[in-house]
Amino acid sequence: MENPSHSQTTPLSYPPCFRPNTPQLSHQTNTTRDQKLELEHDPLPVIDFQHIDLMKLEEACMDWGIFRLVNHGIPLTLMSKVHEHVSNVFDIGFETKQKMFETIPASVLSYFWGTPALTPSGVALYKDGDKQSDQGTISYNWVEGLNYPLSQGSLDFCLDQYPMIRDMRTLLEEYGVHQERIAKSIFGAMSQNLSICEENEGYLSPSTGILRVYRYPRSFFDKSTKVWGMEAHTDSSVVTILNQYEVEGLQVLSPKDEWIDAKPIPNTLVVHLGDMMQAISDDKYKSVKHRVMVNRERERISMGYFVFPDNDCVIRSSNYKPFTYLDFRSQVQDDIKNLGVKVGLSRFKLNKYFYI
Ligand SMILES: O=C(O)CCC(=O)C(=O)O
Ligand SMILES: [Fe+2]
Repeated sequence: MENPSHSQTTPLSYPPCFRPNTPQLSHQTNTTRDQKLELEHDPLPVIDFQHIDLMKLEEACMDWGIFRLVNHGIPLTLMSKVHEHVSNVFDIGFETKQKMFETIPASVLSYFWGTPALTPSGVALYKDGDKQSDQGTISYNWVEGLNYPLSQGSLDFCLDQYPMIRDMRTLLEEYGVHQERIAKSIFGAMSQNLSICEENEGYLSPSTGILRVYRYPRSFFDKSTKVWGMEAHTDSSVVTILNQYEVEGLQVLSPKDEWIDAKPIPNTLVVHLGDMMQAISDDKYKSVKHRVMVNRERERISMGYFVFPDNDCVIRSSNYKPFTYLDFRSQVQDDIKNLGVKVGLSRFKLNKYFYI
């Protein structure tokens, strides 16, 4: 994972709105990096997956809503193979890529760009052209992505006519098994801290797991143009497990309400607590606000695993009216469509006014 081999990306694989008017820079790196040293200089809490320290975890969840995970046990070879395969898929010429994904059901795998907000079936909620850009501001997100729901019977759909996609799917499935293993253990540890009886609750449902793979094209704008890889948001999930590979861009809101860089550190993952976890914990834990900056020198690949409660699982807590994740999701979809933003948990708060 330290040095995944990048192919030289042709801008023609970018959606037209992302195409640079300058030649693409090479994004080859050959730096040797020291995980230990980088962790020592990093502000984010660190959790060792092999020996989860419950007190440390509790503090990280309450104060930050995010932590780094070391010793996660995912083979480095798998990490770099996934990187190589997804890069190759993103590198397919845009028109070909678009046509190809039109023939694959979104419930199996979907391709989107300009927004991470998707409908439940995996189609972009809006296209880049739907949003008008003001002068000096690009209103769509500088990102393209693949949405892959795990365990949705997607393996029944034959991808033999697209060997590249078929092989990527095999790797994503293998990667997904690791993500599920990690999510279950972390949630188990959090449940212990919160005294939740996890079996009875359905608060974490591995069958809802989704992998999202992103490519953030290199941005060709100068600093005077406001453009986000991904705008500030909280995740709707219970937990999100993020693999940033090697290009920086992620920023998180610290306990002091300051935006700080959450740099990629070799062989570590970043775990975000999402809105569902905040509600489950009755606001004891925090759904962390985060965003992605664009990069003017290098494109960036990242991959997130998102996992949610069972569809019919009712989240009960003293701060929120009882709701299911499906209630939450449809409210988020309505708000994005009608207001252009996700309002989020405050929609479900008891006896409180919601605010945007
Ligand atoms: O790409 C990243 O680093 C973050 C992605 C993210 O925040 C998301 O998918 O919700
Ligand atoms: Fe996110």
